[in-house]
Amino acid sequence: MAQASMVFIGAGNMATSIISGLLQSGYTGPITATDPDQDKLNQLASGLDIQTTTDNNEGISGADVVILAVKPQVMKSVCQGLVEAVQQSRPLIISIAAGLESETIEQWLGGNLAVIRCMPNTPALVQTGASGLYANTRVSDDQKNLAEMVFNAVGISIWVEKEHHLHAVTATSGSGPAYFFMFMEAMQKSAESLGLSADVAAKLVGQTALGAAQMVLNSGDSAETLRKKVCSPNGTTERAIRSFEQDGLRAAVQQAMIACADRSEEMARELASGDQ
Ligand SMILES: NC(=O)C1=CN([C@@H]2O[C@H](COP(=O)(O)OP(=O)(O)OC[C@H]3O[C@@H](n4cnc5c(N)ncnc54)[C@H](O)[C@@H]3O)[C@@H](O)[C@H]2O)C=CC1
Ligand SMILES: O=C(O)[C@@H]1CCC=N1
Repeated sequence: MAQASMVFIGAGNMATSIISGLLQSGYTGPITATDPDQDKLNQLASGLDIQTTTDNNEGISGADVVILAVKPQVMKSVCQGLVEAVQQSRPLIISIAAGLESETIEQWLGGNLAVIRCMPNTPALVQTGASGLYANTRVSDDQKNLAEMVFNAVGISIWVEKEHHLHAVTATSGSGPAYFFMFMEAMQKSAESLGLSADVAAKLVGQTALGAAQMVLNSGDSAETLRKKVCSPNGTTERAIRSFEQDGLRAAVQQAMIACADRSEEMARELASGDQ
């Protein structure tokens, strides 16, 4: 199973990053990507040992795993075009679409299928992704291991027991890179207004974010402890942190993440009812 044949339906950003990660991690099983856009396929396949086709059904022929990597809004029509083929061969289905529930995907594909839902994130592009995974009851242990191998090739993956937890995963790691980018944008602008060049500001902010993330992951200390260690009594950081607290940073983060999870739930309802 470790070298199962895989097809990616949709050869966009996420499929490209996952395929690149898989190949870089030494995966040697057959990989096919499908997309109606021949330019995207050419771009993806240049220098990579994969097959491509603009015909989704041709792509999934003989595949053990079908990874659905199209936008949620086109997923229904994509699935409807695959029903006959997947009902014959019963591959493992993995969907990375935001919001879309496993039961909805299973129904669109004709039912009675092993379906894994994954919420990845864009740092998968640089092999530092974080993915949440949920499996329906038809997924075997071998298939779970295979899905883990795919997403561990581009970062880390964690299983959630209840599918609704993927809304929280979306609010945390799926959309999370955008929160950090926004914070970094704001820091860069402020650094510039304090007199640094755009180039120097971008380098200092990026390296600081990288260092802080590595300390959270590797130092054994919590984010809270690490924050406190930067704050010298009556020093500069303490003043900045107090300013953030007074301006309600924590509440703003909480509100944004609730809004994100709510939108994920709303998308699930809209997509299931076809009301997008
Ligand atoms: N971008 C992100 O940060 C994240 C995206 N996702 C999910 O990943 C999925 C893909 O997102 P991206 O890669 O960012 O989108 P993208 O737009 O880069 O890629 C989607 C690809 O699907 C292709 N496509 C359209 N119709 C098709 C069809 N009928 N058959 C085959 N391919 C078709 C498009 O040509 C495009 O290349 C989405 O469902 C999204 O919700 C999940 C987590 C994070
Ligand atoms: O914004 C979105 O809907 C997708 C899902 C998580 C990140 N991007």
